[in-house]
Amino acid sequence: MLQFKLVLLGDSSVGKSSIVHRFVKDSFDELRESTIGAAFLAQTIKIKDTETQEDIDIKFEIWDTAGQERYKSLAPMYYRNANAALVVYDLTQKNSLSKAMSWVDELKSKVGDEDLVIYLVGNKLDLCDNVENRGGKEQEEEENKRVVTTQEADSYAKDQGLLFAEISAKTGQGVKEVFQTIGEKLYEIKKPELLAKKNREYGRNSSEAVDINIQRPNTNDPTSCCS
Ligand SMILES: Nc1nc2c(ncn2[C@@H]2O[C@H](COP(=O)(O)OP(=O)(O)OP(=O)(O)O)[C@@H](O)[C@H]2O)c(=O)[nH]1
Repeated sequence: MLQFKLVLLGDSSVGKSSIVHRFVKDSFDELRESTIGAAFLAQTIKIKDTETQEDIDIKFEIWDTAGQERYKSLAPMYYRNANAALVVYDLTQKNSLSKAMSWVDELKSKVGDEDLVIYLVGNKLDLCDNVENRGGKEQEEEENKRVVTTQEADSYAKDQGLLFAEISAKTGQGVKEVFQTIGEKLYEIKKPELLAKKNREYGRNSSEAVDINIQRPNTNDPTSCCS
């Protein structure tokens, strides 16, 4: 089992806790209370090694931080040593994207982007113009609350080298896929290190085996095969 530390960052009310609860408990609460400090949850998923088709268990240790400004100074405690960060904004709140961008800047300057997988996530897709969750066109025009375009966030993410997705914690659309992609990405990054470790262990074990063979020949021992 591989373990990875994951942190969620983003403005208050963008839906960080709702995303985590959808992922871990497959539930949604319209009246979720704002997080105080931070919350911790864990969840294990399976991914496949694309070469060997072997199932790999990945355990995520998830730190859901509080988005309210008064808790901002606590964030470094949670993103330090993180393997991945979900930087969340609300597709219906323009300011939340600027806030997400400033989290990305902070992560890049404090953690370094080669050590961290950063996923930019636009939440509340159910309130937007995605046809999958819509009935007729009239309803779509009436209820579309989107203020951040896909193109705007996507080109920012590409520019910054971030993964990017639009999801809904309410309907669950895209949520599992985000965590699955993070798991696959982290495994891909970790795999050379795991292989090197395996090889080192194999080398150690095989040299022990060689040592034993070298000591074994004993000309006085009639059971010795190799004298
Ligand atoms: N329509 C809709 N509402 C959502 C979605 N995700 C979250 N919400 C609602 O948005 C509000 C805030 O959600 P939270 O998950 O508490 O947001 P948060 O980012 O954890 O907020 P803080 O704890 O203050 O940082 C709640 O009323 C949720 O029910 C979504 O995908 N669609």
